Amino acid sequence: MKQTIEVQRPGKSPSRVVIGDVINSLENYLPEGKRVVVIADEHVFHAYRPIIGAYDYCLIGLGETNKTLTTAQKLYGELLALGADRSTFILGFGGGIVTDIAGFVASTYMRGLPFGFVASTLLAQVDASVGGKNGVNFEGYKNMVGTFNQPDFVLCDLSLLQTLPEREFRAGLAEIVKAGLIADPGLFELFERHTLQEFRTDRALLLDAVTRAVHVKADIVARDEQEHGDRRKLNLGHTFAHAVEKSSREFLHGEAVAIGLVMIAALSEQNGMLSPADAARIRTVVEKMGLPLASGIELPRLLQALKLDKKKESKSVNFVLMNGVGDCLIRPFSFDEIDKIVL
Ligand SMILES: O=C(O)C(=O)C[C@@H](O)[C@H](O)[C@H](O)COP(=O)(O)O
Repeated sequence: MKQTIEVQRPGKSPSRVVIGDVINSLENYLPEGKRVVVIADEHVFHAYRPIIGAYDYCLIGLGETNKTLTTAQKLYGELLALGADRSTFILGFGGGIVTDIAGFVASTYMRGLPFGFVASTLLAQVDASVGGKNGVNFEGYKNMVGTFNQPDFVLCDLSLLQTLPEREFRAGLAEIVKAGLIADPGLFELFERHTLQEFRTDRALLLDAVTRAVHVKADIVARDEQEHGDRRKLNLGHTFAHAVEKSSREFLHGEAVAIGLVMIAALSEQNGMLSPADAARIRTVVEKMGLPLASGIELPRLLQALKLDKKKESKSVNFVLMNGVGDCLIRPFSFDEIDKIVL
C-alpha cells in the first residue's frame, strides 16, 4: 500500500513523496543507467547495510553537530575521489540531518547533481526531507547556509520507523502537530483522540497522520517554494525552537519545536489572538505525546539568540502566530517588542 504526493517545482517535473511500502522498490525510483552515490550516517549505514552497500557511499558522523560546512567539505572530497560527476545521482538515506546535508552537497557539488531521499526517521518523512530546504548550521545557528532545491523523490517507508528509538519518534510527532496547527485542525484532533502508544503501533493511524502532514507542506511549498510569503508558516514554533537549539544541545530538533509551539501559543494568547482554551489544548497535546513543554533556558537568552535568526529583516523578526487551531498568520516583531516579551 502506498500513496504518492506531488510537490510542484517551478520549471521542473514535480518532486514525488511516496509514503508506504516502498523501500523494496528503491531501484525503480533511481534513474536508469546512472551511477548512484549514497550519503548516510554511520548508524543508518549499519542498520541498512544490505541496501546501501549495493552502491558507492559516503558516511557522516551522528548528530546535529555534524551538520556543518566541514562535513560538506569532507563529502565534496569523497565525491571527487569517487569520480562523481554531473551524471551521478546522490541518494541521501537517513534522518533530517543527513537529508539536509546530502541535499546541500548535491545542490552545490559541480553546481548541482540530481538527488533523492530515503527518509528513515519520522521527522524526516513528515518535514525535513520534503520541500527542498537543504543546508548546514553555521556558528551554532541553524541552517544558516543552504539552498532551496527539491529532491526528485522522497521515499517514506513506515516500516523503517519500527526500529526508531521512541524519543526520536516523539520528536517527529512534534512536526506533525505543527502541520495540524498550521492548516489541518482534523490532523491536530487526531492527537487529542489517540495516545502516543496508538501512533506508535497503529500503522493506519500513522499513515493517515504522515500523509496529512506531507499534504500540508506540499500545498504550501507549491505556492511559495522560496519562502517569500506563506511558506514562513511552516516555521511555526521554529523561531523559539532555533533559539533553544542555539542555547542548548540537550534537545532534539522536534523537542525544541514542541517547546517552541508552546511558547508561540502563549505569545499568541497574550496578543489576544489564540483563545486560552486553544492554548491549553496545544499544551495538553504536547505533554500527552511525551514532549517537553519548556526548555528551562532563561527567556532573555532565548530572545537574544532569536534576534539573530535568519528570519530577521533589519531590526525585526517574522513570527508565526496562531489565531486558532489550523489558522496562523505572520507578524513581524521589532527588536523593541521582542525585548519586552514576557512569557
Ligand atoms: O520547510 C520549511 O519551510 C520549514 O520551515 C520546515 C521546518 O520545519 C524545518 O525545520 C526547516 O528546516 C526550518 O527551516 P529554516 O529555514 O527555518 O531553517
